[in-house]
Amino acid sequence: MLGLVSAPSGSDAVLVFKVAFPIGIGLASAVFLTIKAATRDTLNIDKAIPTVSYRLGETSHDAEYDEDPDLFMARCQEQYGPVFNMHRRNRWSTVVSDPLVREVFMTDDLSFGDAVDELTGIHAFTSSVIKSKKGFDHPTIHEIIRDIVTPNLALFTPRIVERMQAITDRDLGHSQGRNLIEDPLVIFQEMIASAMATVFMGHEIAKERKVLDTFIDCTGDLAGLIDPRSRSTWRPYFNRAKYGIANPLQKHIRILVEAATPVVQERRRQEAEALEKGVDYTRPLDIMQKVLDNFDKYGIVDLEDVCGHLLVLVLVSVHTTSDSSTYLNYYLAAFPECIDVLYQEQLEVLVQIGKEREEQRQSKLTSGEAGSVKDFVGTELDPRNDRDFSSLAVRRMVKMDSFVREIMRFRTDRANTPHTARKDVVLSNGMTIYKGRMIMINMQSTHQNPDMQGEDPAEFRPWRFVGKGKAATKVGTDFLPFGMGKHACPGRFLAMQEVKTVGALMVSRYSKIEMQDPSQKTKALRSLIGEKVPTGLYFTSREPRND
Ligand code: HEM
Repeated sequence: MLGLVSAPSGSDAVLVFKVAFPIGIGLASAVFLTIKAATRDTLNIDKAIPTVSYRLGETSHDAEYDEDPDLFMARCQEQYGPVFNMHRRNRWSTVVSDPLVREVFMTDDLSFGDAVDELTGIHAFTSSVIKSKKGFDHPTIHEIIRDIVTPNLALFTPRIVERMQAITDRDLGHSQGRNLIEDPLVIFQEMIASAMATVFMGHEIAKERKVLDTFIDCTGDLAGLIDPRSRSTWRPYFNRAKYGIANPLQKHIRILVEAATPVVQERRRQEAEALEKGVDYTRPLDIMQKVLDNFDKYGIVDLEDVCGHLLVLVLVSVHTTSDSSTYLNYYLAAFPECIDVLYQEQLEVLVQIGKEREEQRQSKLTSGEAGSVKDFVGTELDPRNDRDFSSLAVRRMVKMDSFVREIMRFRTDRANTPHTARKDVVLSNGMTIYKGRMIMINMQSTHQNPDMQGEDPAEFRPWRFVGKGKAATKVGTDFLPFGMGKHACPGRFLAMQEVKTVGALMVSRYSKIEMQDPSQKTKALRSLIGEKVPTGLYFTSREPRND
């Protein structure tokens, strides 16, 4: 035994080889990766694509871009045309502007998922939780959202609202005077994670603190992984090693499986019992149940795999939606006159819906379908729900919708939504994007384009889209925060429903929202997704309560 452990495996030369070989491989890999990183941006470029000149003494476009992204992008487009090469955040990319933007989204061989993976290593992160190693952009994830989440939004809304209200009251408060929240993102993250958890896994599992913590911790990890300010060339390699080898997300999967197992067993027991008795089994309404019911369709192998898919849904949904919900509050603080307008709209919508529901009740009473008002309790027409933020109510808040769409139009990074070429792609202007090249979309060319956006595109105009038939979920070349085409974000309906509900809740609870440090206003309004919130917020309640 001892001999086996300590047996010399050969001469010194062999020993040296055993130690040196892995180091050699490591060094060779490092050299290879360094060369790859250094050359990736300069090879594979169509010489017909112009390269933007640097300002005197500068070695990248970072400073010029950061000073005034609109000015920089406008200068580039004017000087070089709609396609040009730019060097930002330690990497070269080809920027594509209007009118060629549409082609990028409509070409299968230009991939958003591949580009995000190249920048961050995100596929190792998501595939570390899914047994079949699907990335966040795998068709199955898209289908689950399209086929299960979106069609059931109206049914999910009451529980989303309940979670949001509970966390608002607990964490933002409704006391006399101004309540300072130094890091509102933490609260909105909890609010969104909690709402998403109940939609994805059902109330029973979602109310477990460790489940919620898992959702929040993973979201925090994801935020670190895709941090828009990171300039490190090594970030994707580091993340691939971390999530592909060390696999830190496995502990979160175990928590979800542990929480889900007894619930799923109990559901199975109830289903079997109902079958035995010949009565209908009312299936719980959550994504976990629907995925379990369709496991063959989605190629899912066991409960661990179901939890993996749900965790990926959490990852793609919580970070983005919490960020938008948080920044909505900074816009309410920056444009305080909007709060009352949005509150008035909300009151009118709720009064109108209350009237319509009363008419429906009266009609049922007159026809004899209902005997008395008491018969409506617990039904669709329960009078206690007349003033709820139902999905119908939120849909009718058209000013809130315009406000949210305008925030997304105004705030977006001007060079954004990367796509990597999987093959050589020839654009309609004859320029070639060679395989492996990364494209950035010139959002300035569409989001700040007066032909597409109307008057004053550089200004924030909260009611810009009222009556224009342009809902916050309507994608197109004039509105790209969710991408467009076949891969347009399938979660945008849920995301916008939640962000508008947060908005409705805020204007109903608070008469005033103010920035702790007003000098940070411009920075707050132009912060990128995932960027640290630059200052806190004061919330002043409409009706202070002491509970
Ligand atoms: C404000 C919130 C959100 C923003 C700004 C956002 C933005 C985006 C963008 C820009 C894309 C790429 C689109 C393209 O390639 O053309 C995308 C894709 C995706 N999003 Fe979202 N998203 C948000 C919320 C959500 C939510 C709530 C979910 C899930 C419920 C979700 C799930 C996905 C998935 C699965 C994809 C990949 C789609 C595919 O490649 O087929 N997103 N999102």
